[in-house]
Amino acid sequence: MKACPDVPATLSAHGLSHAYGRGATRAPVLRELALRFLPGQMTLVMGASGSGKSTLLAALGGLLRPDAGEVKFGANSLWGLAPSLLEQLRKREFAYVFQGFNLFSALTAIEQVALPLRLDGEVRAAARSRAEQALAEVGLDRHLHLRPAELSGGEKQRVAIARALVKHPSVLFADEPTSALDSLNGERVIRLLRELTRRHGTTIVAVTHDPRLKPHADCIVNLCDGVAVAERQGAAS
Ligand SMILES: Nc1ncnc2c1ncn2[C@@H]1O[C@H](COP(=O)(O)OP(=O)(O)OP(=O)(O)O)[C@@H](O)[C@H]1O
Repeated sequence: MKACPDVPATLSAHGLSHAYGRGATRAPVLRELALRFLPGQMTLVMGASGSGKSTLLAALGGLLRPDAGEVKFGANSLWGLAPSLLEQLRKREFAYVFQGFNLFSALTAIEQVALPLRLDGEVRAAARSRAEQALAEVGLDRHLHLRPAELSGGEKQRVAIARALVKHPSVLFADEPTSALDSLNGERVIRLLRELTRRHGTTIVAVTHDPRLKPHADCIVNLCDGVAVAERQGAAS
């Protein structure tokens, strides 16, 4: 896919810097990064272990306040918002998928996906109906009433994806979404993420070591010594 520099970014970062530790032990992790993430595009953040990928994801997702620079969602600077507004924005616009699925062992697939809607105050019948639809979108319409112990790794990740996407977030942050999966399930999850985000215009930012994701990405950002090197155009500016 070609770069679309004129499309307004869903998410952007400017002069993003962060270091851990103090004094002599202070270690810079991110150095003045400038990145743009466009609607409907999947950007991979790659790099050696310890290169700062998770730190970048946390800063972009409003979970870690960087030492310097800003992260913008549209025109809003995340860290310029009052904490309650940032929390609201994160809940409404951002979703997260992790390597370990993070499902509740006692809940069935439909209950896992309906839960965030119920927590937002949606009535039970409407939440279950939307959850059922989201599970159908990830191909799990015959698994609605199964618990995590009865699902394969790939199916669990698909439940986690349905749960992340049920509220139609603008940005999906994924931390190693395929590394716990075998090649068939990994490939299936990647294709699904691609298809769903294109259909809904969601922006994906995925941290990964998994080279299987590369052919599916619009943009690849390699982190090296805290500096981002765009391997494929679109994200880095
Ligand atoms: N809370 C913290 N306090 C101090 N140092 C930290 C903290 N979190 C991360 N680091 C350090 O910052 C550097 C970057 O960590 P980060 O987890 O962002 O890297 P990563 O690229 O995601 O690594 P991996 O691929 O192994 O998950 C590492 O050297 C790590 O030890």
